[in-house]
Amino acid sequence: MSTGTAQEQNGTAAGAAAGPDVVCAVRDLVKTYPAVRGRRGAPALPETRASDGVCLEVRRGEIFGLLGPNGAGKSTLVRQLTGLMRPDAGSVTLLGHDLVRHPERAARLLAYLGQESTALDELTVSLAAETTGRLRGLDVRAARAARDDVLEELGLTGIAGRPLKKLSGGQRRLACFAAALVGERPVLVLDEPTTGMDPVARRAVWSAVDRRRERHGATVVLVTHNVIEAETVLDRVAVIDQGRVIACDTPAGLKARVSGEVRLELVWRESAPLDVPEVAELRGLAAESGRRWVLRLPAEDARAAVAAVTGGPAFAALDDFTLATPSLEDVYLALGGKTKGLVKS
Ligand SMILES: Nc1ncnc2c1ncn2[C@@H]1O[C@H](COP(=O)(O)OP(=O)(O)OP(=O)(O)O)[C@@H](O)[C@H]1O
Repeated sequence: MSTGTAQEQNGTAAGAAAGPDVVCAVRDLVKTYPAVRGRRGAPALPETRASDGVCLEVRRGEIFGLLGPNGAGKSTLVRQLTGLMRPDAGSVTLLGHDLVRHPERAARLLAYLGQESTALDELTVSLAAETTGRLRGLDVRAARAARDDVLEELGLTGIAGRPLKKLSGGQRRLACFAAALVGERPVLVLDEPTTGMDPVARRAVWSAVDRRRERHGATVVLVTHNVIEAETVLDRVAVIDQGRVIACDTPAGLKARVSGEVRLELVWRESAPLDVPEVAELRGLAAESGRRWVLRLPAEDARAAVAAVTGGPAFAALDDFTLATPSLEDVYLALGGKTKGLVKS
């Protein structure tokens, strides 16, 4: 399947000036981690180009996603977007500021929720939120007022006095998210914010994000490898694979690229009955994972395949089957995504 031109893939015209509604413009970003040597000089980790010519434009007020499997280069990219890591080459412009030359300006412009919370772990939920507000220039009264509002909004008041290190993974994540919201910033950069959260906490996160978009026109950059979350909350999404942006569009626009296809999943009781000719024929089209086969087929072929496996001798070997319209995972695979590992829950 065609992946379009390089400019289309990046969702921007390379080299063009950023438009007035562009909050963050990334041009030709490159970052290579050097090889790491193990014992006796043997290479433990090869050299890795984690950002490989990334171009992006994030517009005012949108939730812009970076979607890709583990190791695709999402965190490396956001660390450069937030001034925490210097790129080897390329530019990052945030609200008109050159963050490669002036990384120290990032703290005034954005709130960053990274994957680790170690810096806050010793503090109580309350103090983590208040301290973040103070570090962002609020006086004591304003920081405490903002802290109380955010903890109430996210349902954390009841555990405000507990240290982060004594909370569950999901509670800790929510507390770190709360702290990131104190002392409003126009841009929120959230690296997998809902990891480990139950559905109630997830909803609280997305409601809080929506409120800030409505009230202040906040812009959100969200890292995720969860395709369901991506389809539900994102306005636009850059699909990242091996340090490159392989597509950038709305979730619906991306899914339209594979709209002629249907996803057929077959789960066999023990193993596939390869002595049935129709099953043997399907095998060449299937991505196999244990007893589970996944096939992306034109709708007509999918119907024929279902008829073949449910109507004949293969049926006795079949444990379950599902037919579904394509998800962003199918888009990722159709675009040539190499690594498995996107999550669907
Ligand atoms: N400090 C480092 N030194 C060497 N290689 C690194 C380092 N950090 C990341 N990498 C490598 O760079 C690549 C991109 O990693 P990165 O953490 O940016 O991916 P990711 O998409 O954020 O993954 P995840 O979803 O697991 O967080 C991976 O191959 C990773 O092993």
